[in-house]
Amino acid sequence: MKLLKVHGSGNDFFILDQQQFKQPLAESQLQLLAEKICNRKTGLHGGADGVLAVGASSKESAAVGRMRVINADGSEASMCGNGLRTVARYLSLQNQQATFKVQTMYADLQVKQSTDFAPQVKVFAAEISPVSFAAKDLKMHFAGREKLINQELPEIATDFKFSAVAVPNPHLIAFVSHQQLIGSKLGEIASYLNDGKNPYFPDGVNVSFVEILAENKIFVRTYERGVGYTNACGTAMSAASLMYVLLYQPQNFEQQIEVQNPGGMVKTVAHQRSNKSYWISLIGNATFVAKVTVPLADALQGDFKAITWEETGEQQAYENFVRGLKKSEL
Ligand SMILES: N[C@H](CCC[C@H](N)C(=O)O)C(=O)O
Repeated sequence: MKLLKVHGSGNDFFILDQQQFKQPLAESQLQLLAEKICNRKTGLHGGADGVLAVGASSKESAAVGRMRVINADGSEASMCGNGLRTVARYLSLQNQQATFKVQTMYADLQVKQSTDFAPQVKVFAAEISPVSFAAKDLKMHFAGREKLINQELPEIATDFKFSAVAVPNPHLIAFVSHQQLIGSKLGEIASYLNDGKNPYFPDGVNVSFVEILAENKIFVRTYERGVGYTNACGTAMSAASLMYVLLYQPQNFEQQIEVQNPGGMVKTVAHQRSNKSYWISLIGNATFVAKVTVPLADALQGDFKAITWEETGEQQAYENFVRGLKKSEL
């Protein structure tokens, strides 16, 4: 079985092109495969944050291909912003196209090749959409609250104000001080809301703390549903950028925002359509780290003795790029 190890801003994945098989993997196999190869201790070459399953788009879709997102714990998500940029690059090479649509769970999303951030640091832009603040779209249950826009949540924490937004996967965003950003509260709140037992987010939620560094410059730290802390979360950085504009800089729609994260940096632009709906452009690296082969049967048992791992050389280029950034640190 062929895999491609990729990352967007250090949020890393295995791309699994299902078209290599006569039949796509059974759902149970796809889930087990993600759990086995992504495990950071026992997985494939250090594991990953998830699997991006690429396949043919459905016949009624005009998209060039389809992306499904399987978290490291085997749960499926409706969207992955960092992953979509790497799938966009993969499909652009496969189809010799620089701009096209990719089918995701709830929408066909526009992607396009953008200007490299540095030599061998390939960059793609991805449409992050649809956006909703509705509790039903977030699968969020706080008594009597249909929306959460910069509100206290005494049920889960004091000293913070939260906004809940689906892009379309669910995000809980709080703007915080640097001390709060680097503290333990994020992990405490997020692990509770992702315990599978709490009454507020029964399906879990991605939780992010955001520090405002300057105008149009923010730092986003995320504890992801189905994964835990990641270097970056593309949909979280997009959701945080939209909340930053709505809450602090309502004139800054259509302006580029620099979003720093523990894994590097991406750029975002918040947009509002004429019908008043919002969407976000997420612009960042789409790094191919290595071409990988592993027998499927071995991988399903967590046996990675017979793998091949062929580095592309891009990871070194990405690390040089990050070293050159004037970046805040946790
Ligand atoms: N953990 C997320 C899916 C991956 C999103 C993230 N890696 C991104 O880049 O957007 C969720 O369960 O909604």
